[in-house]
Amino acid sequence: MLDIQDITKTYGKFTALKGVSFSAGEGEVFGLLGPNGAGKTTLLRILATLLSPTSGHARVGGHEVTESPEAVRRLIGVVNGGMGLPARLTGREVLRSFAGLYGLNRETTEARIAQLDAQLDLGRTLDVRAGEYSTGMKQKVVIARAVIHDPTVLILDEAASGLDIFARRTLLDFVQATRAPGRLTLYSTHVMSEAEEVCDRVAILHQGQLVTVGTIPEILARTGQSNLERAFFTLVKGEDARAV
Ligand SMILES: Nc1ncnc2c1ncn2[C@@H]1O[C@H](COP(=O)(O)OP(=O)(O)OP(=O)(O)O)[C@@H](O)[C@H]1O
Repeated sequence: MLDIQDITKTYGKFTALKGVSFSAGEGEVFGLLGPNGAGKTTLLRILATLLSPTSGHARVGGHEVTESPEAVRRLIGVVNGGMGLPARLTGREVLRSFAGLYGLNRETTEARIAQLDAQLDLGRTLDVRAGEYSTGMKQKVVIARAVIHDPTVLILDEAASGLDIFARRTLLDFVQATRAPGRLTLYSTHVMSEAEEVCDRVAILHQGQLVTVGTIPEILARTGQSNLERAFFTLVKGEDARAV
């Protein structure tokens, strides 16, 4: 479903990603973990066809991102930092207009909105104008908008950031519910405990390099640690020691 081979991305003289390779399969919630600046957003933007890699290959659903960006875009739903919603539209109007762009008919659209209302607890966000939303309300509608067409690959970049505990819980439960045959969810976060809760496998990035990839029990066993945060420090210390 996702195959990344030796991706490098430079911004001028700065290398944000250095030879990153890993694969993720259908039915997975796959975590992309790393501290600020690790390169998570850069990698997800490449997968979302918003940025070209400097070298290397990435295939989403069998389509090479640089060669068939439109085919990739049809498969994916993306939630990234941009929470821009038209202030004058209600959540329902936002979702209907996005459903229209994806060519969903009225019946499918209304059924999908009802389903997302139940899953994301959209509640009054549906009938309040976006200009009046709190951060949590905005993020819920941004997520609903990204999945209105029921994408095969869902890309969530730091989607829980800024959410209170109620909205965060709704989001994590929603991410769990996206796990399905034929689907892949990529969940990027710097909060290791979130990944422990929702991800089947994770790739850990640090300073643009892939530090490790595996299931959480595998990574804990490899490092002899009891949680991912401790495992991360153990792995990174190893990297730093090798670099000296
Ligand atoms: N357009 C750009 N020009 C120059 N450097 C950039 C650009 N975009 C990102 N970078 C740099 O690339 C590195 C990786 O950034 P990226 O946003 O991918 O990291 P991240 O893991 O998503 O971190 P964060 O959680 O802070 O967003 C950072 O050092 C960042 O400053």
